Amino acid sequence: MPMPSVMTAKTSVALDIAGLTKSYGDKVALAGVDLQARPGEITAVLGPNGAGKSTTIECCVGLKDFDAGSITVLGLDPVRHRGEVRAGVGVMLQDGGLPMGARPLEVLTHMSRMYRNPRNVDRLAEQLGITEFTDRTIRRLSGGQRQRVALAAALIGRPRLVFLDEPSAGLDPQARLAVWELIEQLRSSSVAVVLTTHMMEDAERLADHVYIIDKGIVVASGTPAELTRNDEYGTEATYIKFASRTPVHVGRLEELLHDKVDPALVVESAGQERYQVRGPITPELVAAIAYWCQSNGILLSSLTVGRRSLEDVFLELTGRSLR
Ligand SMILES: Nc1ncnc2c1ncn2[C@@H]1O[C@H](COP(=O)(O)OP(=O)(O)OP(=O)(O)O)[C@@H](O)[C@H]1O
Repeated sequence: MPMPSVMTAKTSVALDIAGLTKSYGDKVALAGVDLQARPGEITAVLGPNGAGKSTTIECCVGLKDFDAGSITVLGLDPVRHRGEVRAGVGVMLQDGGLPMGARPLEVLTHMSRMYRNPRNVDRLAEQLGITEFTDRTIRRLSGGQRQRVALAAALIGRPRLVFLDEPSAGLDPQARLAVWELIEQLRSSSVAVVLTTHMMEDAERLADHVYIIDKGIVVASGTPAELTRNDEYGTEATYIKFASRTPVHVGRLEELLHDKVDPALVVESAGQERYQVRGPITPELVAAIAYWCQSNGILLSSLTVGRRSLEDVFLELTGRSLR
């Protein structure tokens, strides 16, 4: 029987998950997840806490068994071809799994020896700012510093597919930028990057494909542009967000707006004096809201006009905020 080989660059799908289900006792964590990731693309998996993101990744890298469905990694079955798959896949999990008593460069050098064509340890350490704390053991590093070492460890073997579970969580802005630059470089060199994140703006700006998972199923997927497009209103501004010092009578404002635009929906963030008007936004509508507030003695503290963001879509779909 011919030896299986890790996919060639021409293979269009690096990761193919179909109908993945998994329960922990009575608790259904994954209820039929379908997800694909391609080389040269950043695939972001978004979802509220407990949605099933980490479980999905852990099943893909063989750390967890699953109940039903299929996973193909680099064209191979990750259970039957564990060795081949491991050589081509990099993983950074939330709890790191780094040896606490070792120093960062020792860990990376040790790991690099396991691969045929590893990255240069010093260069990678430099790129992620690890050289600033090489004298300390992993135990003595801050959360963000450990995070960077874990990312370097995931990338040291030049994987074709990387799984990064919240790679930018807990990082200061400078480190976050460095991490995203590195992730973009991976994309440029045809690596398939699968990452989870709670940073919606990062995902919207940098991901090629987004999956939103809630309660163990994919509730939406597409490019950020596809997900944030508002077919009903076109791509022009689709909302006005405003905040006021005193509460607004939503019903009365809606009555006023219905004369101007149809449909106009006024949404209130519970108890926060923050409102959102959805619909095709025109200069006349902005002026009408400001004028109505003035007439009712309501002082606006902010008013912005924009297109809906990935975070707005996320909220609409899951009814929850990521932060
Ligand atoms: N070992 C376990 N035993 C029992 N339940 C578990 C276990 N691991 C995860 N779960 C449950 O499975 C569900 C999915 O968890 P998972 O960690 O995959 O979510 P997540 O989307 O990664 O969340 P987060 O954003 O908080 O990291 C949650 O309800 C969680 O409580």
